[in-house]
Amino acid sequence: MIDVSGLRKVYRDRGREVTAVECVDLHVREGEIFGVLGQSGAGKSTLLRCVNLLERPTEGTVTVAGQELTALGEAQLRRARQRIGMIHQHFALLSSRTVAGNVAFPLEVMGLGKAERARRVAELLELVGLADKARVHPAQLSGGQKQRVGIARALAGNPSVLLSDEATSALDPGTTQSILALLKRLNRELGLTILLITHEMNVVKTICDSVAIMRDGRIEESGTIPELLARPGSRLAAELFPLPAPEPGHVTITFTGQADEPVVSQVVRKFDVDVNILGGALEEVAGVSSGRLRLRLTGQERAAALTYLAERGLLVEESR
Ligand SMILES: Nc1ncnc2c1ncn2[C@@H]1O[C@H](COP(=O)(O)OP(=O)(O)OP(=O)(O)O)[C@@H](O)[C@H]1O
Repeated sequence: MIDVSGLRKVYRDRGREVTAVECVDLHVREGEIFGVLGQSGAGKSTLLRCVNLLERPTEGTVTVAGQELTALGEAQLRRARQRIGMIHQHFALLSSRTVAGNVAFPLEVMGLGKAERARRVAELLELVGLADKARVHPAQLSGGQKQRVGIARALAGNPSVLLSDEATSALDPGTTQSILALLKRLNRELGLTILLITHEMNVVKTICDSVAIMRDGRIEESGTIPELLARPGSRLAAELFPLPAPEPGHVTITFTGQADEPVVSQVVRKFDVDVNILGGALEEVAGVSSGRLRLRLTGQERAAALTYLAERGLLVEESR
């Protein structure tokens, strides 16, 4: 649904060059929620703004819903952007307009008549749970309600893709969860593909199907969450389940979905080994119980026990 290939963006700032994004390839499948995770300055906003060409890439191509945006002129691009919604960290609402007026704004730009606009605005406000706030101004709303208006406005043009620029970063934890639940519902009910950027692991583990980790303008690793958790040395796994630095001989096992199996007691019963649990973490990630355990495993049948764990589908990593 979104294909970014060989993306590079260099800003020229008072004679100085800043490379914000380099060598980025991204493939977001139709109907998935894809998160780009990274610290401040990693290049996430630049990447997102290159996807709808609010920033023109220095190099590379961007294709959304089969249309290569980087090949379009300004007029065609304006039309293509109507099919790509965007929501922002600080909501970007017009303070002089009511909630209904904010949602109607893109519909006016598209040239919809008054009656059709009113019908569509009512439908959109219903969708985001704000039907009773149509006539109030943004200043009278909570942060979560403001973001709901932003979401309704972003959906006005019936987009197939929604871009989210740190949409929950200005919200408290409870409101964050309710906005994430709304995004997940829209993803499921409307088949909306969502590309979001965030610095919060909580956002990734609550709603993302896939993730790319970005650092210094580059993507360090990307894939579906189960794929990344099953990959040796995964940074996502280490950040989701932080464990103390391992010592030589320590074993780290990562599981995705096998949390119900009593693997440690099985290993002790089946093999001549002793197991010390040195640390561990368990979380619901993308709807699946996942986690990591750090173990010290000693005894005659250590190697066979490790093979057994790997055969049960666990990722087994030994520190040297
Ligand atoms: N318009 C601009 N002109 C010059 N440099 C810029 C511009 N926009 C971003 N940069 C630089 O590009 C790099 C990446 O910035 P970007 O905002 O994309 O990162 P980010 O991961 O979104 O961080 P944040 O969450 O803090 O916005 C930074 O070094 C930043 O200073």
